[in-house]
Amino acid sequence: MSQPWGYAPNNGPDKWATNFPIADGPRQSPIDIVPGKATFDASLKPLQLKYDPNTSKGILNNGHSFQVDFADDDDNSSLTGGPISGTYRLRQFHFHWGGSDDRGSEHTVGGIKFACELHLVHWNTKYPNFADAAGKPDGLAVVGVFLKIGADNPQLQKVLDALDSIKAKGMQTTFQNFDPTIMLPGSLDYWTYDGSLTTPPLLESVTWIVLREPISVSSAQMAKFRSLLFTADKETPCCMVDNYRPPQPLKGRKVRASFK
Ligand SMILES: COc1ccc([C@H]2OC(=S)NC2=O)c(OC)c1
Ligand SMILES: [Zn+2]
Repeated sequence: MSQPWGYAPNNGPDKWATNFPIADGPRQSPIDIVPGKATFDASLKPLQLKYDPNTSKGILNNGHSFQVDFADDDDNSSLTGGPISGTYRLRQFHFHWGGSDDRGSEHTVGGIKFACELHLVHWNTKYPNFADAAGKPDGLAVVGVFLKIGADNPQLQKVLDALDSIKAKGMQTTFQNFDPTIMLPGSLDYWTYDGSLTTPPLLESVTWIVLREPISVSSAQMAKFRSLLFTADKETPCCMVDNYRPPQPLKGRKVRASFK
């Protein structure tokens, strides 16, 4: 059986192309966003994010990150507007972070790394379900939000408090009545480009929507993220840190900005 992928020297991002050759494809993510090279596009619409807290279901340690899953059998939690056409339903959100506060985001801005990056994953309702959409060039839309070290962020606390219940890979618990809107910054200005999932299978199906304004997170709160384990119970514990892919070649892609 092929070695499972991860973030260690023997199975990390530099090794993924062996089992997933698309890793060297034309629209891989993340990227370094260079603000001065992004083009303002007046045709880009404002993002419309409508999230119903009743759709949040549970929180899971999946061995690569942790994710909060949402009921996606109707449009109650969905994304419209922005660079997309139609309606994309919220499937889940998760984070990527570093082993110290100086790294952890997947996207970078002018080479600057943030401590953490939130991904809100949505799928195009022109397709029957997430799995089908994930294989289509316009199948997914991911909203990326940077977390910058600063003041403690009370809006993250419900998520962080749940992490004690999902310390090891495969652990999950209910996570209800949560509205991801509370984690968003005041401005929904964004950059957008065509890209991919940032973990295997690295499918090139993502319209990326990366918010310019970061939200805050304290060093103490980041320590809570780092208390999770990549490993399952009874395995030799390995702290869940540095679960981010570094920026990939732009390969001629254009990055557009919704703001001047
Ligand atoms: C809902 O299913 C997902 C969600 C996200 C990913 C990865 O792609 C991005 S973006 N972040 C990741 O961790 C994924 O990869 C298979 C599957
Ligand atoms: Zn992600």
